[in-house]
Amino acid sequence: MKHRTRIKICGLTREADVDAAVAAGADAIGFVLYPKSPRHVDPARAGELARRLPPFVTPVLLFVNAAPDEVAAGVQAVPHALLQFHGDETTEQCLAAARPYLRAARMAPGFDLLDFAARHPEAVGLLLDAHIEGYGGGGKAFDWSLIPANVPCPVVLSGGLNPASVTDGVLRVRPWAVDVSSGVESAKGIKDAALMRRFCEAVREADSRLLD
Ligand SMILES: O=C(O)c1ccccc1NCC(=O)[C@H](O)[C@H](O)COP(=O)(O)O
Repeated sequence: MKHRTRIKICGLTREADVDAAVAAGADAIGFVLYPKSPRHVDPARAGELARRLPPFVTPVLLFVNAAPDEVAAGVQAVPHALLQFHGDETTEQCLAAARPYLRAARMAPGFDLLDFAARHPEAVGLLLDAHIEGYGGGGKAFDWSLIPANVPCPVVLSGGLNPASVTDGVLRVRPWAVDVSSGVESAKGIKDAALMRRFCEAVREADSRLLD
């Protein structure tokens, strides 16, 4: 059975970038509701941008150690969103919004991903990112050999991917999905349409090679 690797593009702030990401073939669009991020949008702005998405392209709301009322405000603005918890949230905190969610894991030598997965059994997927100061969106890759073979839920490969590296990432890790922010930007929060198109083409190139 052929696998179509899903593509999430994260950290969008502008209408034109949302439209270009959809045109490029993104399956999911991430909005960063973390006030310290240079890509931050507030819930109302995330709602405006998410309303541009056609059916079957999923809005994702990203939080870092947000208070319950902040998560609730995001969910109210984008009710059909998938949530992404990218900080130090416990399972109980992730479950409080009663919405499906991705849990980000900060990959580094010595990090026990299987133990982390066992502590987050309700996550619909684990997003594997590099461990960086500031939690995410740093454009830094991690050592993919740290990923165990038997992760018990869908893996979203993230961290420093770009059009030149993502084919290799898909072929080596075989994730359910890939996630990119910095690698398709001209500046933080400003996406480049040509880079998004090349990124999606590079994922499809990997998928076609997996058929061989
Ligand atoms: O984008 C941010 O500024 C950000 C801040 C804090 C936590 C997460 C953040 N972004 C997450 C992402 O955009 C991605 O899920 C992931 O970190 C990959 O980013 P990149 O390495 O830039 O491709």
